[in-house]
Amino acid sequence: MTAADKAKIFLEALPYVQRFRDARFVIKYGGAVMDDAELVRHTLRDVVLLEAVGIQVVLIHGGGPAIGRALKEAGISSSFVDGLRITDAATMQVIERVLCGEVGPSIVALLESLGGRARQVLGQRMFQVKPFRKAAPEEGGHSLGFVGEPTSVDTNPILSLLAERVIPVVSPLGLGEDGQLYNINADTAAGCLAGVLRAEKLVYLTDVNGVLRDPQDPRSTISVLNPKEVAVLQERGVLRGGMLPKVRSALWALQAGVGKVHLLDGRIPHALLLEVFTDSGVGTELVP
Ligand SMILES: Nc1ncnc2c1ncn2[C@@H]1O[C@H](COP(=O)(O)OP(=O)(O)O)[C@@H](O)[C@H]1O
Ligand SMILES: CC(=O)N[C@@H](CCC(=O)OP(=O)(O)O)C(=O)O
Repeated sequence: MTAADKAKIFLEALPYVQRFRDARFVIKYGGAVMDDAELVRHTLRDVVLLEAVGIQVVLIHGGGPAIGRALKEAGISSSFVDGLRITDAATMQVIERVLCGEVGPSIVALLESLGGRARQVLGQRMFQVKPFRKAAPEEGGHSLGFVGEPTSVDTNPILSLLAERVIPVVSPLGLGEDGQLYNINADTAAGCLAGVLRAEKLVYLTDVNGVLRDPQDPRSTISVLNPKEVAVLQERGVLRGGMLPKVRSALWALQAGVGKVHLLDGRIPHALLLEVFTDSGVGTELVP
């Protein structure tokens, strides 16, 4: 590549850099794409770059697979309802240790080693929650234990970090009215946070290339999806497991005024940069 080619690439990014200077992006970093160390470095370097060109990046992490491994080591069995982990007291202890004590701090350390400035924000300092119920108890709906649904968000810890040009790295836990710690699905927390922060973009980085029309066929990505089409897919049972909280929280965020919501394949190196700085439509865009 010649020097002129390199300069051309920089210049092609100029309109996007101009458009997104000072814009707020919430990036949900899924546990499903955190196990490959090289890939994690690529992704976090992209995050550092986004911040360096003036985008206000808020990172919110998951960690489902790491939690699963820790629970297994502790001899605790675990199950999910519609993508949400049923959480008893012992499970909650492990989740707090893994998300707040391991995953969050390791992301912060890596961002800093890559030249970024980052700080962990414990979700329990921001998210007030109520216990999540699948349906009303009189309709036979059951409690998922200590799974929380945000009722209010204190964005001050995030806003003050953004003002200091520090990347907030949010661990998705919440506090109940009773002072109890709750497990919030990271997608749910991301959608809620993006909505409350009125983010310009909400990006979910996960281990599939967006929403698939046929979950068995990795080439069946749906490029653009609106709430009506989501309802049809849900009725057909096409959206399962971890995709359910993603799509639900994405729709909620759009309703709350988030500009654009994208579901990207975090296994593709630099998927984030491609989405932000080029016209190449990767993954799925959810539209109002
Ligand atoms: N229609 C669908 N399209 C894409 N993925 C789907 C679909 N239905 C279910 N999934 C599942 O959702 C998973 C992503 O969610 P999850 O495992 O919770 O990842 P993350 O850790 O990124 O939140 C995919 O790996 C896939 O197995
Ligand atoms: C209630 C609930 O499901 N909480 C999630 C929190 C972590 C998470 O969401 O991690 P991913 O984004 O990697 O799936 C859990 O316990 O696994």
